[in-house]
Amino acid sequence: MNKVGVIGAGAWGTALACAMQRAGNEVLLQAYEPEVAEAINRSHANPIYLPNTNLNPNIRATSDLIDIIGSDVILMVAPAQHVRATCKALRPIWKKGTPLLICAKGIELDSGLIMSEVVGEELPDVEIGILSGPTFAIEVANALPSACTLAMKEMDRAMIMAKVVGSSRFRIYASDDIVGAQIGGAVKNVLAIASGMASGKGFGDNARAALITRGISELTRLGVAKGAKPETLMGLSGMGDLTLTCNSMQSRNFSLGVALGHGEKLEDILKVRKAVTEGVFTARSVCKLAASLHVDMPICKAVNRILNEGADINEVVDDLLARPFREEI
Ligand SMILES: NC(=O)C1=CN([C@@H]2O[C@H](COP(=O)(O)OP(=O)(O)OC[C@H]3O[C@@H](n4cnc5c(N)ncnc54)[C@H](O)[C@@H]3O)[C@@H](O)[C@H]2O)C=CC1
Ligand SMILES: O=C(CO)COP(=O)(O)O
Repeated sequence: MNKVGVIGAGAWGTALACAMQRAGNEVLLQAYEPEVAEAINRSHANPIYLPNTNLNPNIRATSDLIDIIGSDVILMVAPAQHVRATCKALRPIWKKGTPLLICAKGIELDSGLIMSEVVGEELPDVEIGILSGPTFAIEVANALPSACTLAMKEMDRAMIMAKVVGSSRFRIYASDDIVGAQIGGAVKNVLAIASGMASGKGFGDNARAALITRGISELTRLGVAKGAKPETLMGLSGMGDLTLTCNSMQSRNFSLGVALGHGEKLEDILKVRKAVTEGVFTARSVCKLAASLHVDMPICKAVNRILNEGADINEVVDDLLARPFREEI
């Protein structure tokens, strides 16, 4: 039995704790809010972030990061914009040789760095893995069948780690492309907002299919420029997650887009949400990253104009549709 530490007891950290426990591991879940840790230990539930789900009593929680140290493997499931601060707090207590699997999906604001780069700056020499795929938390928590990519620099290490975290209901496909495994998960959140807006505006199924397909093109251009393998972007962490998120009201990013398409204001939507909507942040940072790599990402740019530059949805859509025709590939 391995000891698995999970940092971040939001919906996804809690669901991953369930999956790790089912895979036969001893699990300790670290919650940022002490009351979340208390609820998990007292009532075996996380009513704030994953309501209506009973947790196995063997899943224990803490709010103290130091308790996680000593785990055989640690999963980083804080939201992307909090990963740097969390790593800074871990640095003085980190136990050398512990692999860290990054499960957050996003690109850092300001720096435009992907999560492995952020972690690499704050915890130099740490062995990094990326766990990413089409996985809504509630379905994983309820043991519905899911699959995702686990990428590490060395394929044999990814295979070893897959045996630690995987199970029949949480199937792992190993990869050695840590860049590729991050780009899909980060960019699909922005594209899901676009897809939600199209739905909210009543643009129909054709428009959504076009957005998803041109979205994968955008995401692939960025990934390849950043050093990813194109086939990773066609896999679970890329096309798989994009398809899931762009088609479901379970997605916080898609549903935010729908609300915007209905004419709601961004600040009003965010005011009543406790859950993180990563695409709101990544819309800005992905444009910065794309500009630095000279990659054209018209859909992400359009989302960023609406979210962060106060542009009107109708005008942005007209601009997108009026672009000159081009070759498909
Ligand atoms: N929910 C899902 O279905 C999935 C989420 N993810 C990714 O997992 C990451 C975490 O998302 P969720 O667990 O869904 O979050 P959530 O929206 O359920 O909860 C918010 C999380 O943010 C934490 N938080 C708030 N302020 C913080 C701070 N200052 N420092 C550190 N943590 C703070 C809270 O403790 C909580 O864990 C995101 O990057 C998300 O894209 C990935 C796959 C599936
Ligand atoms: O990443 C996810 C599913 O794979 C969750 O998507 P949302 O954050 O949009 O809910």
